[in-house]
Amino acid sequence: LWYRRKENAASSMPPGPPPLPVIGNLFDIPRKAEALAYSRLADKYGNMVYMSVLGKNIYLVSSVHILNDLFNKRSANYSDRPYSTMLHKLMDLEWIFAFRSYGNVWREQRKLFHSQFQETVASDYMTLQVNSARDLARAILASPEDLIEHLHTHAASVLMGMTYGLKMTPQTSEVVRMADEVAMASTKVAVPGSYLVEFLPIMQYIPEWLIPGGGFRKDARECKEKAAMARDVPFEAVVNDIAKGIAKPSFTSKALARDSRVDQQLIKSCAGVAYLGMFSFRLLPIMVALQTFVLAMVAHPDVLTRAQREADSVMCQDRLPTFDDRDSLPYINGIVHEVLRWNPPAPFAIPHMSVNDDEYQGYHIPAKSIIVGNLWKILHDPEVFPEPMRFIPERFIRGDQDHNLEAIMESFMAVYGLGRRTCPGRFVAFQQLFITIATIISLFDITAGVDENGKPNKVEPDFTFGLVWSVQVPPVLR
Ligand code: HEM
Repeated sequence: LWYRRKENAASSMPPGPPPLPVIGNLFDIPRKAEALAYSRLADKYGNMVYMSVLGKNIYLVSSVHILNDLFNKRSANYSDRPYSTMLHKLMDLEWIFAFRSYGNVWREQRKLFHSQFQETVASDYMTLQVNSARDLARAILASPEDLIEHLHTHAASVLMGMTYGLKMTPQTSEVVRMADEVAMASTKVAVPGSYLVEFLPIMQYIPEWLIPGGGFRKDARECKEKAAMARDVPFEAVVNDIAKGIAKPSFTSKALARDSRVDQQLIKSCAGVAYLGMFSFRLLPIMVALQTFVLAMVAHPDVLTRAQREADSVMCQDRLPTFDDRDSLPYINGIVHEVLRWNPPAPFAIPHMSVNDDEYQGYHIPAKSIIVGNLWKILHDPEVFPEPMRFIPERFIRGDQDHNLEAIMESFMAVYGLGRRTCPGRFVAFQQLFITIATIISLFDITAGVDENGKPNKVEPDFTFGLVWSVQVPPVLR
């Protein structure tokens, strides 16, 4: 009987690559060029691919409709996060609610976060975002060769300003450095097989001094210390500034002033999420998007020329863009959407976990299955986005009747994830990208430069996903 039950359960699993004994599909989980590898899996096995890695069930979903059915329509069952001994226990990062399991504590944190970043209050951050975009332009003008560095500082400083009202100083730069390191450490955890303790939790009780070099226990301790510092130092600075009466308006100062009943630990960890949680996507998504924008402009000079013409017709080369210009700059708006679609900053979102056993379209989904949204594939579906590897901002501009903008936007919104876990920072993020991209377009020409013989460099877009995300491009901004 037992044998037959197992056989039945196995036959109702979605298709997927054949597993090896014990380790299952461990070697089918890509470690580099994940977007292409996961796309190939979807091409071969369909929009719901099943893999089993060391006893964990993994479902790779490459359809916005299936994600919608699971994460929205069955959200009570699919809004949990997978548990990781390394991340939750040893690194002690459960206070970052992006990683927290679904339940009342998550709900409370998310509510507070949402209250300060929802659409109706996102405009509170506009002045800061405009000023930061102009600071970035000045920095690029001074040393265009340090572009990547400037983009990183820009992305970090806007978050630091929104969350704490603090400027970049040697002390806050140190916090950013710590956060970068926490990002690298937590990214390593996300790669299955990096840490044996994930599969043998008993190993968590091995003391650090017993492991040569400290091993996973040392990695976990260092990450825990850095994350606590990155969370506590800026928060204490705001509390001190409030006491002195010099605190700038920010998520933290507003939350502390608004409701004295909300406990400080909750505000501190929510602020830490706004800032540090962003690093859970390997690198700041805003920075990834801005790098992608530069690459897109270098690879598609015609798009930049058209965007500059639009900018000149509105600002008349007389002033810099503001948020009041948004409706008059549809093509630049299209560029921002296309940047996020062409190279989504979080191509596989953050995995969800099912709570109870479920059946979907005849397939069995056991409790505690990990559901990975293949956002890259969804955003490169040729049915919705013809010629998906081409950068075409017009996709997002209302055009003729054949152009189904509603369907396009439905798929596009997957870039922020779906359901109860959907990105709560999406309004401020889009705002920031709009003003920064519009400012750069109205001020700079962006080219690939010339080689030693004076010939224009050729640019082949190359997206690299791995421990460090990068766009291989040698841009010149003038
Ligand atoms: C364009 C930039 C951004 C993109 C593309 C993006 C995308 C995403 C995605 C795909 C998820 C996972 C959703 C899921 O689990 O289904 C997510 C979660 C999250 N994002 Fe963003 N994000 C961006 C910027 C931001 C910013 C600027 C903030 C903070 C101000 C933020 C805060 C969060 C938080 C806190 C979560 C976890 C939500 C939860 O678990 O309940 N994001 N984001």
